[in-house]
Order: sequence, then C-alpha cells, then structure tokens
Amino acid sequence: MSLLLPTNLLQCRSSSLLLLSQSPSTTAFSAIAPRRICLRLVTSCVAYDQSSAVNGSAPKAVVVERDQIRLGLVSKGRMATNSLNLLKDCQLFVKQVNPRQYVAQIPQLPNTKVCFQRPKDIVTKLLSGDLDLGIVGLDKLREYGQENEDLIIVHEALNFGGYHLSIAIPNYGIFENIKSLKELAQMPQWSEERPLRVATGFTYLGPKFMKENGIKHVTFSTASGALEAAPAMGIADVVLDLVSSGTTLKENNLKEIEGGVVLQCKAVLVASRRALTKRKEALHTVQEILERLEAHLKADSQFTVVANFRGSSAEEVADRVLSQPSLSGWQGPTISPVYCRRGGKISVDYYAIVICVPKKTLYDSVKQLRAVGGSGVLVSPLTYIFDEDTPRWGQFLRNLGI
Ligand SMILES: Nc1ncnc2c1ncn2[C@@H]1O[C@H](COP(=O)(O)OP(=O)(O)OP(=O)(O)O)[C@@H](O)[C@H]1O
Ligand SMILES: O=P(O)(O)OC[C@H]1O[C@H](OP(=O)(O)OP(=O)(O)O)[C@H](O)[C@@H]1O
Ligand SMILES: [Mg+2]
Repeated sequence: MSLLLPTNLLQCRSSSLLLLSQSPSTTAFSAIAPRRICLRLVTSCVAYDQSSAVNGSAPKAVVVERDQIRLGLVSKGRMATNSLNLLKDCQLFVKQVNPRQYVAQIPQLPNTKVCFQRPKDIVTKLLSGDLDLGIVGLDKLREYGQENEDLIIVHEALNFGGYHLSIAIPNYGIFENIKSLKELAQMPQWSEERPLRVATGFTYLGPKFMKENGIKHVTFSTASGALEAAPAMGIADVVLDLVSSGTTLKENNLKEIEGGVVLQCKAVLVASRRALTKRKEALHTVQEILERLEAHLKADSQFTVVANFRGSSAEEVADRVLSQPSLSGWQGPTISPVYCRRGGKISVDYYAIVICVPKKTLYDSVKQLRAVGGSGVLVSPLTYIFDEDTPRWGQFLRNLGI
C-alpha cells in the first residue's frame, strides 16, 4: 500500500507504509488517475512557445516595437537568488521591493526592464519576442529552446548552477550490478511490449538522448517534481533528472551510471538573436552587461598579492619573481620602489611587487614569493578586472554574424 504526501508536508516515516512524497498537484492527480501512467513521447515535438502551444505551429520570434530592453530573470528559488546576487556583484542593482513584484528596474541600465518569470517561460518568451535577454539554466534552455537558432548564448559559464542532467537507476533488484548505459540498454528485460520506463521532466532532451544512444525500447512518464520517487513507486524503472550534490539520489537508493550524463549545466546569459540584430540599444545593453560580468567573474577567481623585496633594482627583483612559475601574474609584476630616509638621505632598500594570482594557487604563490626573498605578503580580494577588450564580446559578435 502506498500513501502519497506533498513533499513539503513529509515529516515522518512509517514502517508499515511506504511513504512517497510528491508535489501537491501530482498527489491530487495520482489519487484520481489509474495507478500507472506512461506517456510515449516522440523526439520531434516542437518548441513550447506561446504561439505553438495555441496552434501547434513552429516557434516564431517577433520583434515587437517597444522602447525598453527586457531581461528575464527566474522568479523564485535558488536560480532567482543567485541571478540577483550575480547582478549585484556587477554593480547592477535590481530594484525589487517585494519578491512578488514581477517587473523591476535596474537604475544602472535605465533602458532595461527586468521581468521575473518561471525558467521555462523565460525561454519561450525569448522565442516569442517578449523578452530580449535572460538568465536561465542550460538545462531549461536546451529543453525548451531545443535547437532554435534564434537563441544565442552570450555567457555560457556564470558562476553558479554547477549541476548535470543524468540518468539514475536503482541500486537494488535487477539493477544492482548495472554500471553503465550500455549495460542498461542490453538488459534482456526491455522489449517492445515491456519497454524501459523513464520518469523525467525533460521530455525533449530525454527521448533525444535515448535515441542518440540507440536505446529503442523506452517510454517516458512525467511529473512536476520529486521524480526520484518513481522507481520506488513502481511508476518507472529509472529517472532522468538534475543532479547537484547527489543527496536526492542517495536518499532514494538510486545511482548514476557511466555514459548516463545527458548535459553538464551552468547558468547562462542568453539573448534573442532577432532582438539583437534589429535593436541597436539591445546590443549596447548586452555589451555593458557582458563587460560587467567578465570584469567581475575574472576578478572573482583571483587575489591581489603585495610583497616586499630587498633588491638592488626593480629589474633585478623582477628577474627573481619571474623565475617562479606561479608568480607571473595576470600581467606583471608591477614593481614600485619603497623609499625611506637613512641618515638624512632618501634611499631605496625595498621594492613592493603587486601581482594577481589565482585563488586556487595562492599558497603555492606565497611559498614561491618567500623562496625568492619576498616578505610581508599582503593578500586582498580583487573586485573587477576590466581588460582591454572582452574576448567573449568579439566571439558573440561573430556568432551574431556582425
Ligand atoms: N544545483 C542545482 N540543482 C538543480 N537545479 C539547479 C541547480 N542550480 C540551478 N538550477 C536550476 O534551477 C532549475 C529548477 O528550478 P525550479 O525547481 O524552480 O524550476 P521548475 O520546478 O522547473 O519550475 P517551476 O517552478 O515552473 O515548476 C533547474 O532547471 C536548473 O536550471
Ligand atoms: O543532487 P541534489 O543536490 O540532491 O539536487 C537534485 C535535486 O534538485 C532538484 O529538485 P528540486 O529541489 O528543484 O525539487 P523538485 O524536483 O521537486 O522540483 C532536482 O530535480 C533533483 O531532484
Ligand atoms: Mg524543481
């Protein structure tokens, strides 16, 4: 016997009942629907945009006449918080007084309006021309944007959202010794009559991946959350969902398998190609956002290091510093004389060097500084690095065909 509870209400476990936590809508649905529901999904379904949802036609990007550029941000959850924090770190402050306020301004970008939307709707609204720019997970972009060429990635590695879309199988029963996608596909259990049943919210990427991997006997069922319960409920054999820390899989006795990763994901900044080629202001806005992002993200992975060196000249100190592999810095070192008065005379006994070092190699750098005579090492955070140009901008213009 199974009792379904909303995930947010699950507080206890019973030894005689198998408690399965589901989202409220799924719970209600399961109570009235037949026990096992399987959808056979086709790989050729069109993008979910507003027009195609209504009349089944292919998605169209329409450039609507309006003055402001629209940036879509996720309205709730970790993606929402992370996007706002990232913009704040780039000195772009979204003026949202209440999380229920769905339209907001960024005073630093007066021609830009922020529209808070669900991740899926950011993608579909970029396609329909209702948004010009957006920050979403790569998973949602690929799932709902599919191969649509109107969507163009401006920055593919924002500093949050490291997770992946992956197949997970039970670590018990007939799957106990299965370790790879190949072994899963070759299991004798799957046939036309009894296909492998996959629970997933990714009804485009899932079937596409299975087809690309030659897995023929497969069907897909979907739910709005807590998919990892499906194998224990007998609704599906395996799941295809996002994995971050792996806790959800572990707690539901599921495991990942070799060759089962569909997509490595990060948060991305995405734009509508059509909006950018038709609206000059949109292109300027993208350039400004990208420059701010690059300056922040580049600086975020480095420290500024200052150290004193006794030496006979700036060149002699530079020679010692540059002999060490971790001390070449991003550019530099910058070396300045440290003046002092000795017996009424101004002299230079020390030189101060300034370098930028990757956070990851900080301790190696400190050891190398000491090895060549560095002392009084000061380490401080770096806030922005505005380079001569932004390589991503050049790449982006080339992708746009400009
Ligand atoms: N560490 C992470 N693990 C999983 N998803 C992440 C992570 N970081 C960012 N995400 C993003 O968050 C999205 C999930 O957000 P959320 O659960 O709010 O969306 P949803 O449930 O699909 O949307 P809706 O609220 O419309 O049902 C993922 O699709 C992914 O893009
Ligand atoms: O590997 P983990 O760190 O455990 O994270 C992965 C889980 O996070 C997401 O679910 P979410 O929290 O968005 O809940 P939902 O699936 O019910 O929407 C995702 O769908 C996985 O279930
Ligand atoms: Mg979710």
